[in-house]
Amino acid sequence: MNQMTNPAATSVAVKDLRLAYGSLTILDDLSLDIGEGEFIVLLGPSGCGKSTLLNCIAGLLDITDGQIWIKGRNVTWEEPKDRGIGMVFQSYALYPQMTVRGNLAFGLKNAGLPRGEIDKRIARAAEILQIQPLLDRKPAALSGGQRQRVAIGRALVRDVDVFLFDEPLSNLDAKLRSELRVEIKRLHQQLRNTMIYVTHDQIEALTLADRIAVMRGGIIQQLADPKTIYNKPANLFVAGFIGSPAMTFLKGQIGERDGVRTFEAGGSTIALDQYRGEVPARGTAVILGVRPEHVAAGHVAAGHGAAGHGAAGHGAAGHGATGAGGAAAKVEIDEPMGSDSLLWLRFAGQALSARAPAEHGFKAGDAVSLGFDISKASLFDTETEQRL
Ligand SMILES: Nc1ncnc2c1ncn2[C@@H]1O[C@H](COP(=O)(O)OP(=O)(O)OP(=O)(O)O)[C@@H](O)[C@H]1O
Repeated sequence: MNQMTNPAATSVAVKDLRLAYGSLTILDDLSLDIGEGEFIVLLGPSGCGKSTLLNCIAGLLDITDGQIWIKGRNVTWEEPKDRGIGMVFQSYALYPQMTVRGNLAFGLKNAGLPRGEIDKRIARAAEILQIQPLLDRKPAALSGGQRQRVAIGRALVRDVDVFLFDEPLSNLDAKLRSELRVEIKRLHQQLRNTMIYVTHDQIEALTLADRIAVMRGGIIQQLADPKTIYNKPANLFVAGFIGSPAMTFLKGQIGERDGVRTFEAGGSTIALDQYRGEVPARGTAVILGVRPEHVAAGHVAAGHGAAGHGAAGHGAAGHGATGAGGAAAKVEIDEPMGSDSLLWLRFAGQALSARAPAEHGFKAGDAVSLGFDISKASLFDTETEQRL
């Protein structure tokens, strides 16, 4: 797979990378070009090989085959310290006996930098990360978030071209995590360095990345900007991995009504004329993926089966005319989430979820009509699992 950006602006290039432990191949023929100043997130479930890829770029692992280029230099056989990278790990790895200042200065002293230059760099990093008041404390006297700031500071003072982050926020509690996430985004906006960031947290990926590489089994499944990954997932795996609450997958087949291709499942019909992609031939087995915010539940008008009144709003109402009685569903569970609610429904014999306003007025057992915003849905080939 060759995922090219403009080669002139390439900051990090991974070429035909192979990494194996004996007969166990973790990464095979993986190529990835990362642009100058780009924020790339490597995202995937545990064991997908994202940390392995990062460690290959960092030079912490000897690769089996292929090349790593940084800033137009082949660094494949260079030591980590000579690659022009700064790394931030999940465990802060600070020296406990040294103050924050000592931790920040350590690598620079070893590199033989003059005192004045070291002080200048520490002052700048401390200002950017707002850790000036902490400089004379030892790590034990810092909170988790403060320690991680210092760990970032240690990469920052090295004045490197490329920052590598390996799950830097996963040891922090939820509130701190979201605070530091914003800090990291601010840092990137300010510095414009290339950043490569490993996480299994889709929110971090969606909020931070210019482009996300979604990985599974050592293979990049999709490399694209967050919007594209969210709205046009390349396959079922990406579709299911991104999005919370998750996308619903409905099994069915392609039909036709009044000259319009439809999705048919369990006696229900959804028009596909608004679908932004290729609708296959009639009779083809497909999976329809719809996100909860693109399904609107409406009250069933007396005497009508499913008119798609879409009382729930969210822009889904009125789309994808469903035909009389075609998209009737039943509420099974209501999950209030504060700002809105998640309705778990039974539709065409299958489970389906829909976002609804907090004050939706439905209760378990109610019959509802559904409106689908098919322009935002995805059709997948049942066999290949690729998006159509
Ligand atoms: N030294 C090793 N010997 C053999 N297999 C290894 C070794 N190190 C890692 N692996 C395997 O390589 C695969 C990828 O590991 P890696 O740490 O890159 O995954 P990851 O996506 O970063 O997961 P996590 O989020 O759990 O760290 C895993 O299946 C792991 O078991």
